[in-house]
Amino acid sequence: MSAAPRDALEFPESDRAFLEPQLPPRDGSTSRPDMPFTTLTFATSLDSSLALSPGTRTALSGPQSKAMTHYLRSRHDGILIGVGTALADDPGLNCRLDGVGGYGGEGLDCQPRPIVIDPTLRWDFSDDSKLFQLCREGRGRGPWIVTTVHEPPAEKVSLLKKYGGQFISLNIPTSESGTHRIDWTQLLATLRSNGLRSVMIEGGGHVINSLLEPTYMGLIDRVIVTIAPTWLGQGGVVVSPARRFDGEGNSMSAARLKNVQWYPFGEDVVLCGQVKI
Ligand SMILES: NC(=O)C1=CN([C@@H]2O[C@H](COP(=O)(O)OP(=O)(O)OC[C@H]3O[C@@H](n4cnc5c(N)ncnc54)[C@H](O)[C@@H]3O)[C@@H](O)[C@H]2O)C=CC1
Ligand SMILES: Nc1nc(O)c(N)c(N[C@@H]2O[C@H](COP(=O)(O)O)[C@@H](O)[C@H]2O)n1
Repeated sequence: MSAAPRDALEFPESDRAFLEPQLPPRDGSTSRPDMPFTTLTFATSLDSSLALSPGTRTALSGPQSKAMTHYLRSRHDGILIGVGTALADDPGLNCRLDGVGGYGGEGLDCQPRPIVIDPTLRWDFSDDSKLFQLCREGRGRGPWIVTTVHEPPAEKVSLLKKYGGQFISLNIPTSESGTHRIDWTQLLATLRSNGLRSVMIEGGGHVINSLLEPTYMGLIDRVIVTIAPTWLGQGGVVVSPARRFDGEGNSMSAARLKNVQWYPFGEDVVLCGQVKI
């Protein structure tokens, strides 16, 4: 067992009980055997912003809700982000909770697998990227990168392989505007067939807004949102899915939660619920 580093986070037992009904079952079971338990989770400002601007890393969670997010990381097999987030944040995407692998625990116990959606391979990762530093220190797993590119550059393939990561090539159709649109059903089924029983999807804005489209929102088992008591102001990266319309063409809300629970955490509040279909 390794010693916990000084930046290890604590999430007290007393705070864990309320979250249990929101989390993937400990036995790995899912309501759909071919799909992972899927949690959509992020931190937002009062004006629904994830960050000050697309290229900026913005701290919203306070210490208690940050520790809660790391507890969520310890309870999921995978943690998924879009390439915009990888480029903006150079994230660690590991779990820094006291007692998990690399933070006082054995091996990589309870460390989630990072997954980056990068259709055209924009993320020019290297040995210096935070994620790989953590792999070298035995504090995180190598990432899986989901792409449309069928033959990624050999040096990137071997760098990923060195850290136990891989490219996953999917056929993602290109729209007329030249952008790619993931079929979330196909992607989540692929992650399940690669052994992941649960996945938490953290962002950023494009990822969240596309997952909240009517076609895909039924794939989300739980939504867990940290709301920080701040307005980031105009120009931020906003969670605001496309509007829906009823049969007569009238506007409806884009999505709504049911079975809602609210928990105060320090100065933040954490909202848990299920998407109402
Ligand atoms: N507060 C929070 O909890 C979080 C904040 N962020 C912030 O969000 C910002 C990044 O957000 P965005 O710019 O919206 O980038 P993003 O992380 O959503 O990535 C966008 C890119 O990912 C790919 N992508 C995303 N959804 C796709 C889909 N459905 N089909 C195909 N490809 C898809 C595309 O290449 C797209 O350009 C950063 O500033 C980051 O710090 C990110 C995660 C969580
Ligand atoms: N829960 C939460 N609160 C915030 O205030 C945030 N900015 C984020 N961002 C997400 O966490 C990733 C950073 O992870 P590491 O600390 O580097 O491990 C970032 O990339 C976003 O996905 N989340």
